[in-house]
Amino acid sequence: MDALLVVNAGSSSLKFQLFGITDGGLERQIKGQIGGIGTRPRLQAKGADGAVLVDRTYPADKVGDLPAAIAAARDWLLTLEGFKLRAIGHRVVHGGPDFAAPVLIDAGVLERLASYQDLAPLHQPNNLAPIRQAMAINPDVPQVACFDTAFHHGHPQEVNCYAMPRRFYDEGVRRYGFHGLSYEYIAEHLRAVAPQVARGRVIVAHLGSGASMCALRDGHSVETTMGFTALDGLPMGTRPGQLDPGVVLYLILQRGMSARAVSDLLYHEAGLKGLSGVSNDMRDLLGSDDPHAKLAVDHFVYRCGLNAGMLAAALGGIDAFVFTAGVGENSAPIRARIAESIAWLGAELDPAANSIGATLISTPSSRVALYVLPTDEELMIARHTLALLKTAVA
Ligand SMILES: Nc1ncnc2c1ncn2[C@@H]1O[C@H](COP(=O)(O)OP(=O)(O)O)[C@@H](O)[C@H]1O
Ligand SMILES: CC(=O)OP(=O)(O)O
Ligand SMILES: [Mg+2]
Repeated sequence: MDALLVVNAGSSSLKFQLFGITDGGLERQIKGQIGGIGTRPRLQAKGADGAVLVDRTYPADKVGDLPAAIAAARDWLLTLEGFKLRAIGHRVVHGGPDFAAPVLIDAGVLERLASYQDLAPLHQPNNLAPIRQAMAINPDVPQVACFDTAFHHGHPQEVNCYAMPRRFYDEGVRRYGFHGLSYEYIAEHLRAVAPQVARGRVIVAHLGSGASMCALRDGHSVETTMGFTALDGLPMGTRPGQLDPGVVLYLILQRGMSARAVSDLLYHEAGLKGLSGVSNDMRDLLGSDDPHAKLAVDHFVYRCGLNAGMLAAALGGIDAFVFTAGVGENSAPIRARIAESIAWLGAELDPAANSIGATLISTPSSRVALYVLPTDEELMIARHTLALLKTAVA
């Protein structure tokens, strides 16, 4: 069977899907991930019928980082038979100022994407490594890069500029925003689930190991919480979210830290992990009775509410709020607390629907509809990849 492989390297997970390419389009054959990288690594994959194909746990130090996960996933994928690989679609987190849409990868594109590596050190190297590997092993298989930033492209300058001398904007220092493949999928999916709502003002909360929110009007991004890099906005597993740049100056000028040490601190040691001193994984924090774990969860929820208010201001009010990604899809207690923090906007949670993770979790009288919608960045990437290949051939 002709097949399309999709690779999505996040900050705590490596996700992959294999699609059959048929006359009718895409047919999912395998959906898998290695989650809990560095904490509780687990490789899981299911076939089209939902049958478990592999479920393997590893010691935390065996799959301690993304490169180790990429190697483990590749070893397993190479055992599959019956697929003729026709293309590979990749999530690439940073597309910089130039890439506003998916692109067929060649050596020149790869070089430009590598130049954004310092703007997304937690992701970009892990997004590009499998591209290089596949180029070396299967040079004839076309590869497509799909960007987290592309969905937010086209924000007016007053929205995506910083109040800095304009020369910095011109060289690319802008608020790009991320998680765009997830928001694009949710915007499309919401059109199918609730077409009327999808035409309105919607906040989507992508709460995973990386976390951000996006304000959608009629399915288009008008504002988002991340900026130049994926450090800004909400607190995350190991990233602080919004931070006074004065803190960075303090660390460098008064504490004598090197730029590299500050970067490591902000990408790897801050966020829920740094604040709690317990874990970057929300499951561990919710299960812990350490007061610092509670502080980290309280801070996360508080900042989610605050940022929701900011996006509601950008939209002039909201009609719906969508929870997605690892925490948003799976944690009823966190959803309940965030819903509470936006009660002033007219959100009223249905606790029973929330506890079972129903699609609609607000009461019939709620002025703001609350949804839980599982995201599917890989499907979005597969659709873009196939569309691009068709136009390339035509
Ligand atoms: N049942 C759960 N309760 C709370 N958090 C959860 C649950 N299941 C998963 N998570 C959180 O989801 C995160 C992973 O989300 P995901 O969107 O896959 O992240 P990423 O793509 O950034 O690696 C984990 O770090 C974990 O904290
Ligand atoms: C951009 C980003 O933070 O991605 P992830 O949530 O997959 O780590
Ligand atoms: Mg992710």
